[in-house]
Amino acid sequence: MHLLRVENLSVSYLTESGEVPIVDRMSIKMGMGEILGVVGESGSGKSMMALAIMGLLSPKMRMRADYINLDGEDLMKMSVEDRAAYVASKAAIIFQEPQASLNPCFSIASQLDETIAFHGGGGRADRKTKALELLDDVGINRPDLVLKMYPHQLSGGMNQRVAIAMALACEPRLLIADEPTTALDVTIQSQIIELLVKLSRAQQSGLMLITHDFALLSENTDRIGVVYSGQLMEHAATENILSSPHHPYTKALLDSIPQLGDRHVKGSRLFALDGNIPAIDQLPVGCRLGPRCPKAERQCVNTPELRSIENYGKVRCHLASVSSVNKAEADS
Ligand SMILES: Nc1ncnc2c1ncn2[C@@H]1O[C@H](COP(=O)(O)OP(=O)(O)OP(=O)(O)O)[C@@H](O)[C@H]1O
Repeated sequence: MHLLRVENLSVSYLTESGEVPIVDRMSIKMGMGEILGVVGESGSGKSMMALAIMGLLSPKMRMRADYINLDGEDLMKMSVEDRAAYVASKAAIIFQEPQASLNPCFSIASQLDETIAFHGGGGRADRKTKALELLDDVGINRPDLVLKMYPHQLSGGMNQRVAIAMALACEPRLLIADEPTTALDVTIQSQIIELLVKLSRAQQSGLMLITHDFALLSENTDRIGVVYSGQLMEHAATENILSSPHHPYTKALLDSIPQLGDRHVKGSRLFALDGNIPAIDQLPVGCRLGPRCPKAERQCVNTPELRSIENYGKVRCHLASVSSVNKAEADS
């Protein structure tokens, strides 16, 4: 059974002259306890996709989806109130800036206590024990001291650990971590990722790790979704993506990373795609990567659909192993 199945999720924002699409018919699946990496350049729609799943889009945004099935229930069939309560009981999100989850006016103790109480954490003494346990779980050495502190008294890394503890207080089946380490010191980044992966594996909860840093995903994820300009370009098991990426965009991302061993010949230049991600209101005709794609051919002026490739995954590219391609719907 899947923990999360999202089919054709689109997000747009409303302007006086109409709707501007930001996320285009994205479909993803996560198994129970699976770690899914979502990678793509800044502005590709990763955060909007996550916020839409969580029901946290601003009122200026509109979302549509055939379904968003979270732990067996379709969120699209629920009222706004029922959906909010259900999502709060099943999923949690942490953001790039831990301050987004923490209130500077309240101590860590009172914020953790409120979250634990909201999720039925028992009497005051039990809640305090739970808060201490949670801080211990996220690797905080003196939880008793940290409980008495305020966010401004803690480092960025410590605040992110506290934000993770707050998310865990909800006992989520699904944790979405949206660029959880971008704002942190390089030395702390890997500690936080290791912590998230360790907790996810230990609790058999799903983890969606959103990042623009492919290197972070290579060792920590089961599957990877590659997003470009609001569309899912490729979605496959991590080992498949690392060993034989099918989409030119994925290949370009991998070829730009020195750490990914054999792919990079020592002394040679790292690859970088020319140009930038297109403005969402100036999309090219056909494949959205087209003008930047080193492999583009005449047929790429036609819009590619996401298609399944046998023993691999899904790819949105006319040029990907055409002989073994089936329509994506057949793989549902
Ligand atoms: N409040 C908003 N109003 C209008 N457009 C927005 C808003 N927030 C984001 N966008 C646009 O939506 C698109 C997707 O943004 P999103 O934040 O989801 O990208 P991202 O891939 O998560 O990028 P990053 O890695 O920088 O967080 C971008 O074109 C962005 O300019």
